[in-house]
Amino acid sequence: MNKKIIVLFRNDLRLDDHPALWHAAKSGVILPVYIHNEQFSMCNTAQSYWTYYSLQNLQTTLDDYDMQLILRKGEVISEVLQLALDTEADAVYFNERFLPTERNEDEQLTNILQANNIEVKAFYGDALFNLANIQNQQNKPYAIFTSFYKRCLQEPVRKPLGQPTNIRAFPTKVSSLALEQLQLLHGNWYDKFHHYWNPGIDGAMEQWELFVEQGLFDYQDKRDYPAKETISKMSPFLAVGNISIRFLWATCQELIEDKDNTIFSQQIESFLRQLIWREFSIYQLLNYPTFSTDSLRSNFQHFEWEPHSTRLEAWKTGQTGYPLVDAGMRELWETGYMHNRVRMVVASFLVKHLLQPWQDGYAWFGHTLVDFNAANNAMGWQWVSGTGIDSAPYFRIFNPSLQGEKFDADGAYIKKWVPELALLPAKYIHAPQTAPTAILEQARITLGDTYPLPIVDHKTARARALERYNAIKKA
Ligand SMILES: Cc1cc2nc3c(=O)[nH]c(=O)nc-3n(C[C@H](O)[C@H](O)[C@H](O)COP(=O)(O)OP(=O)(O)OC[C@H]3O[C@@H](n4cnc5c(N)ncnc54)[C@H](O)[C@@H]3O)c2cc1C
Repeated sequence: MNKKIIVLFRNDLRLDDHPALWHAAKSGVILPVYIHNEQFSMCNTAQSYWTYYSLQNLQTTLDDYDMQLILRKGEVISEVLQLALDTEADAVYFNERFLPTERNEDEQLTNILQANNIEVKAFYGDALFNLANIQNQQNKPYAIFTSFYKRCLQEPVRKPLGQPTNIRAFPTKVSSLALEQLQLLHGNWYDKFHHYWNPGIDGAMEQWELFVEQGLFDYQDKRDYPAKETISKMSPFLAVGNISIRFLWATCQELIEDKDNTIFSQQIESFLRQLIWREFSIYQLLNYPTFSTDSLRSNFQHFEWEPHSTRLEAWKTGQTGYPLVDAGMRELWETGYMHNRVRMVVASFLVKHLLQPWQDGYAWFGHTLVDFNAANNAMGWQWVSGTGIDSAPYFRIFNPSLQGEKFDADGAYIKKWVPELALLPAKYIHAPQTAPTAILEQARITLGDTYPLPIVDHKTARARALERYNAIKKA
């Protein structure tokens, strides 16, 4: 069989365990294609930085097969159709995606290609489980994570496919844009990310191996402490598909079997549980198509938010006067990443202390996170805001100073990202306004000048948030 098959690369920028590529390699010659649609895809965001370097790295990997990744820009359906007609391709293969807009696009693409007698094959995308099959006993979607989790554990996970060995290119040359012409990057605010990351297939494997060596076996015990590097930092690699989620799952299962040690198994299982949180977010996106824009709990439609550009700006720039919040927001701006515990604290602060709509936080995270993922981001915001299913109740309001005392007791994380507080003793670092004047002077801090006073008082803000919440409970 020597079919001419176009393989679309989208949020699966890798060769390993790429079902569309794997099956195409068995059936014919391949044209790998990436199409950038300015209307839908991200430009000038932390993630477009990630995509740019991932595409560069993917091309380097394809060089081993003497194969060029064809880059195009424009409306996806017409671009793919034109390319298929121009190259006389027999088929187009791709892996499925989960966002409603993406699914809609894939459906239209399939119809138009089939109408032109071009074969289409869609393969299951980057989720561990076949989520359409996962329903409760009433044939309804699970609304509680723990029940969903238990049910998932009964499902098989397909073994990763590995990388095809026999990838062969189309016989004729096809024109491509240069990577720069996709205009993924403008300006240079993300240049500093290179100090922290190596986007792409190679970087993903390096980061994974580092985590397995240094973090996995302590994961459960230390994952909540932002100063400790025991989390995997796999999220940006997963977001654009530099690494396969099934590969991570399979490696952990092998380690559990190999180690034959319940302490290690518990740590690894705790990591696998987080991967199932990722499944739960995709699941919600599939079951509630407006999940990333609207609060799932309908009473929140009546919630009286107080959109306020100055408060929002103080939050974005890490100038709230709450050290843990400021540290998180500055880590985000500097690195494109923020630790999960701190994400929860900054999100709660925006929504509950500052009464800003969660969608504003979602949008800022969308702009600044290298790991932005609509499903995880929406679930994170809806969970913290209490607007989602199985979310933290709205009345549970994090005290940012106490969160700091608990999860960054010696202030190491805060000192790293808010250096103007570095000389303050740990006793005061989570609430500098409580430090005696002499201590502040010794630490060379002038509140309201070198570091802001709290922009809201915790007790007052908490009472105001609860009042608003009680109003919608009655609505
Ligand atoms: C407000 C808010 C917004 C968030 N936005 C995103 C986002 O845009 N993209 C994103 O990938 N994650 C998001 N998360 C979830 C979580 O913070 C990140 O997945 C995690 O911090 C990534 O770091 P890691 O890879 O080191 O995680 P690890 O702790 O090493 O976990 C491994 C993997 O499990 C998955 N995972 C872990 N925690 C969660 C979780 N709470 N929800 C869903 N999946 C999880 C991720 O795929 C992660 O890469 C958000 C959380 C909150 C509270």
